[in-house]
Amino acid sequence: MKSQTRLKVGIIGLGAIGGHVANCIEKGEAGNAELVALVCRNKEKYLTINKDQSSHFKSLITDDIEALFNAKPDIVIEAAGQESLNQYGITILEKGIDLLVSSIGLFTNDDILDAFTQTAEQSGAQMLLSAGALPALDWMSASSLSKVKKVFITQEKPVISWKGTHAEKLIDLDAITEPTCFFEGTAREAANIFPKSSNISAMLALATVGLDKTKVRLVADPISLIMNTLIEFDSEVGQLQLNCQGIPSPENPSTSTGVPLSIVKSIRNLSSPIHYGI
Ligand SMILES: NC(=O)C1=CN([C@@H]2O[C@H](COP(=O)(O)OP(=O)(O)OC[C@H]3O[C@@H](n4cnc5c(N)ncnc54)[C@H](OP(=O)(O)O)[C@@H]3O)[C@@H](O)[C@H]2O)C=CC1
Ligand SMILES: O=C([O-])CC(=O)C(=O)O
Repeated sequence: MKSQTRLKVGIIGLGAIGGHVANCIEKGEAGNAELVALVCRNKEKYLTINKDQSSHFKSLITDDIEALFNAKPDIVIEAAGQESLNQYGITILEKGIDLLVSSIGLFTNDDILDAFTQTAEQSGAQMLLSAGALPALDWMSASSLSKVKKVFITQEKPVISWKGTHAEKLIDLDAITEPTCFFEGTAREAANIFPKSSNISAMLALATVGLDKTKVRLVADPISLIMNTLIEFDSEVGQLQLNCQGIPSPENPSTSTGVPLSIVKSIRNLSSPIHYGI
């Protein structure tokens, strides 16, 4: 679409990511964009959470996906998890609506990725896979056009971030006294086994050497409250080692606070005459 037109945005999922993005758009912090529908599962719950928002904002909250389609968004932001992405994604694309995806881990299933891609090709809609909490993706994806020798990501999160995940079956999270690695494998495995916690490993893989060649370590830290993301990338055109120290979201300790801001940046770019660092 033309950047000068006001971008109509629908959001599915109003938790740590979707709620924050909605708030930024409503406050005019996301460029030339407006909210047209906010889809949740339990309308009363989200009307209560958003009781101090404007009556216009509250009027957009719905538990009916048809209300989102009736509002004719230019783009839908998925911020509700792999299951709802699987449930609604194809329909959104079939309708020619662009889809900005948070739950990248769904695409560890090649058949699902193919089906989404084919649908987008046929309708002309775009699938926009969010960088989310993943730093330096622009440089690494460009460098992957050369020969890549190594892509390795370590996600170290506080113990609380791993509660309620498969990590509980692998280690006793309450018993560890030092940072402990409980998973080593490929990005395909990590983002599949940890659907709410390792989407960035799938994002890194899909943008570089693929889901089976990208190596992942997951670590629980009983002391630090920081989300440490360590990346080692080695290619023909250069090397990168980085350590990004993110802050966990107060609403959801398994998500970094930077994730909604990454989406706000995307919405700004999509509705602006100038993109910084495309
Ligand atoms: N790419 C990245 O860097 C990251 C991606 N993610 C992905 O984003 C997703 C959302 O993260 P986050 O916001 O932190 O999670 P939250 O749990 O804070 O929020 C998820 C929201 O989605 C809602 N929801 C779930 N299913 C549906 C549905 N079928 N229809 C409408 N709403 C639904 C939940 O509602 P309810 O209150 O009813 O449960 C909740 O409000 C994660 O599941 C993960 O897949 C997360 C972190 C980083
Ligand atoms: O927010 C983060 O730090 C990363 C995350 O949860 C994910 O990749 O799913």
